[in-house]
Order: sequence, then structure tokens, then C-alpha cells
Amino acid sequence: MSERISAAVMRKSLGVYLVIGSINCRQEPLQVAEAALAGGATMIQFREKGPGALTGEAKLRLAEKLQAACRRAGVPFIVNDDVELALAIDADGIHVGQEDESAVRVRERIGGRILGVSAHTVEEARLAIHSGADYLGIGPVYPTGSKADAREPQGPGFIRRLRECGIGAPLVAIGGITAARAGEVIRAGADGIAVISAVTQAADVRKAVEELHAAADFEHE
Ligand SMILES: Cc1ncc(COP(=O)(O)OP(=O)(O)O)c(N)n1
Ligand SMILES: Cc1ncsc1CCOP(=O)(O)O
Ligand SMILES: [Mg+2]
Repeated sequence: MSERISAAVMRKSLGVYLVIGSINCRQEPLQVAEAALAGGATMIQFREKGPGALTGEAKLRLAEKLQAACRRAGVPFIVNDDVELALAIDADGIHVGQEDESAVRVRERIGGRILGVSAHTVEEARLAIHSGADYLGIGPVYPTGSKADAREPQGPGFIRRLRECGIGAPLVAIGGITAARAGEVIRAGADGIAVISAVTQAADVRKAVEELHAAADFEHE
């Protein structure tokens, strides 16, 4: 079983983290992923859920295509929610939320693979880290149209609060993040930005990722 990712490498991988599923895309998901990788996406999560989402063989086939693109680019490929799928294709990691299989159980099942856990309170963040999370997904920070059951947006102030409360773990902000908002979430203490629509709905996907990088301004952190 491989070793756990270091916090330093994890932080770098969170930079511009694309979350993608077939129902979010205006073009073929593989084309979107490849353009995003060309623009510098640092990690990709396969999140195939919602009305009309692929299931079974079709879901597996798309996962394998996206994973192959990530491998070519040397970028980690993460599966959302579906631990069986992540194990079946030997994904680099899995992301689970508070309503999914428990982080403790997922950590037991995935060995040293990357484990991302969503947290909405300081307590959830502490418990996630204690349970073996490699990074925290914090959001929605801003209103989002990409998640039907999203909670109330918490604003970048919540990221600042997590840091003030001593949460030092790698942390990615998600929900309504655009190039105009990327800088403020990084300044609030996030290590990276996770996006769906800012990239999957862009007319020029590669340029959209490049603009997110420029706006986040990681070099100055
Ligand atoms: C990076 C990242 N952060 C948070 C989430 C949300 O996970 P969850 O709360 O389990 O909701 P779903 O995405 O499963 O609908 C995420 N997927 N990625
Ligand atoms: C999966 C998820 N979790 C919290 S908000 C969100 C959706 C983010 O999508 P967008 O970047 O389009 O707001
Ligand atoms: Mg989930």
C-alpha cells in the first residue's frame, strides 16, 4: 500500500482543482479535462451525479478516460463519493462529504490514497483530520448552481476562521469560485480553489484555468 501524500505536495495539488462530471460539461468531458490540464489544472475530481448522470459501465468508461488523461499529465485523479469505483480503477484518491461513507471507514479501505473530506464547521474539520483526511473541502463559499443540495454559502470569512482556530491542514475552497473571487479565498487561507462551472461552462476552458491560476496568484503565498 502506498504511503500517504505529504501536506506540502497536497497543498500544491489543490491549486486549481477541477471537479467534473458529464452533466456539467458543454463539450465532451474528456475534451474539457484535457484542455483544463493544458491550462494547468493541478488535480481532477470525477463527480458523476445529478439528474441524467452516467451509471454502471458508462460511468466506469468515462472515469477510465479521465484518469488516463490525468496520468498523461501527471496530475492526481480523485473519485467523488464512489469508493468502489475508486478502488476498481486504482484512482489516486476519493472525496467524501458528511453524508457519505465515514472518513474513518474510507481511510481503512483506501490505504495511502488521497482522502478529501468536506467540512462545514470547525468541529467537522478537526474530526476529518483526526479521521485521516489529507485535505479539507470547504464550501460552498459563495452561491453555487452546480450542487442541488448545497448548504448556505459561508463566505471566505469561514476559511479565515478555520485557520484562526488552528486548522493547518491542506484546504481547498469550493462553491461559486470565479477568477474574480479566487484571490480573496487564497488570501483568506485556502491552499487552492475547486471549481466546476468556472471551467466546465467556459467557452475557452484552457484560458479559464490559466485565468484562475493568475487570479489565485499562488507565487505570492
Ligand atoms: C473539493 C470538494 N469539496 C467539497 C465537495 C462536496 O462534497 P459533498 O459534500 O460530499 O457533496 P457532493 O460533491 O458529493 O455532492 C466536493 N465534491 N469536492
Ligand atoms: C460540489 C460542491 N460542493 C460544494 S459547492 C459545490 C459545487 C461547486 O460548483 P461551482 O464551482 O460551479 O460553484
Ligand atoms: Mg459526497
